[in-house]
Amino acid sequence: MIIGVIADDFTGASDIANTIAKGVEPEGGLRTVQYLNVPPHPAAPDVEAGVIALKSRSIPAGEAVAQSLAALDWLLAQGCRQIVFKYCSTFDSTPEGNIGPVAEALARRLGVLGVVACPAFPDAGRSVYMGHLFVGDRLLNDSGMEHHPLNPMTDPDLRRWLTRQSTDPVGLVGWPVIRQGAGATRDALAEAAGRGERLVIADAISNDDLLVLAQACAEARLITGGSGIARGLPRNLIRAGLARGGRPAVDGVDGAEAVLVGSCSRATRAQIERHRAGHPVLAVDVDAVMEGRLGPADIVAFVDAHRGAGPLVYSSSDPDRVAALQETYGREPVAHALDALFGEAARVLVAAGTRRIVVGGGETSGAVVTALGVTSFRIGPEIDPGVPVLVAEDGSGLGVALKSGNFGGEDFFARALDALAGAGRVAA
Ligand SMILES: Nc1ncnc2c1ncn2[C@@H]1O[C@H](COP(=O)(O)OP(=O)(O)O)[C@@H](O)[C@H]1O
Ligand SMILES: O=C(O)[C@@H](O)C(=O)COP(=O)(O)O
Repeated sequence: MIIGVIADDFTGASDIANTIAKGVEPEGGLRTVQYLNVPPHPAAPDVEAGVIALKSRSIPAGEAVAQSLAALDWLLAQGCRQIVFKYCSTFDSTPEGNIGPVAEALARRLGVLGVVACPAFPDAGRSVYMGHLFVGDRLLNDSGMEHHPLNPMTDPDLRRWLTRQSTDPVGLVGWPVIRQGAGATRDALAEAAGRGERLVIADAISNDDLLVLAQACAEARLITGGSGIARGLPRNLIRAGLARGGRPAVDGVDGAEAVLVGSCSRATRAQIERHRAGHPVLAVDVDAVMEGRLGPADIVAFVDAHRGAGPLVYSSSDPDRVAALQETYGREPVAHALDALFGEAARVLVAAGTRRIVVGGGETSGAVVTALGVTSFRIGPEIDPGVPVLVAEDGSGLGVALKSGNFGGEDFFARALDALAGAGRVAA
């Protein structure tokens, strides 16, 4: 294994695994495997990139640091020369963490300063200019992310936000430097390191900027960011003769299907409405869940009754309703109850033969895949930017798509079910 990634949630992990497996033309990408948590065994010898999916985005900072350092130890033991810490392209975090604490802990363990922090993902509309994060043409705090159920993003100034989470000073390499190319960017990062800046926000407004950053970081032991930061990393390794390059293929999956959605993002709510127009859809009554009147068996019964028609079950609500539910029951208890509900429903469905599962939401995906007990996935074709088909490595014939709340076109859910069914016939 040459390159190792520590991802702070499961959708984020499949996003960056997709980026690394695809790479950029003409070189292509790396042989990539996504692991769910730190594997208890060594990686297969042919794996070039290993992505460890943690569920560390919204847990106490100390626990996130401990899990990330354990992941680092495993990746270093597999021979990784470069480590990427992957977080969300909308920089999902709170004033306490977890991006700053984890990134600083990894940097200290590796003994490095001047570490890039860049969540930009232009293909999904996320760009960073002068240290400020935009989603499309809106600043982050005006993009809908200010209503996120777990980590409302209320400040678009990444340097200021990351400083609140960090102990060392945070630097900035702005776009005027990035546009001068990899040499100038490398020099600016070295200067930042000289000033004692451990983490350095780096601008990127286009895929070309991300390639410049990747080139500037070719020798860096640690890089942090969204999946975009990994665009140019396979090319560095392939050009250096350290990896072979090319495109992966996956085996097909087929069988009964279910779509489970816990994301409350604007994009996901529009995707649910689109799905409702042509497919059976069940809205989970969250009060009933909290009062113990609705459980996994109800979800399973609905999915079973609509097998073959693309059934979707969702708990998602608009920001006012989410706020009211959190007020009544508490933020964590609601999230925990819903994550557990979807996890257990998925476990029962798969045990009874469901083979295609599409999940909406990062935390929700973590809960579902953990409940399924799958330990690793191969990366298949891209469904939409940042969302690939994943096929379980254990030969169980299980295919999943883990959609970040904010990702995907309006007809994502139906297309994802089709893509899973066709996975074996499409080269990634
Ligand atoms: N109606 C709701 N009210 C409050 N919280 C909810 C509701 N529906 C889902 N949630 C919780 O909100 C969180 C959404 O996060 P996540 O699944 O990561 O979605 P996203 O990808 O949009 O961030 C989950 O923990 C989920 O259980
Ligand atoms: O970087 C991104 O936007 C995604 O890869 C990601 O991390 C998504 O997280 P969720 O929105 O919580 O699914």
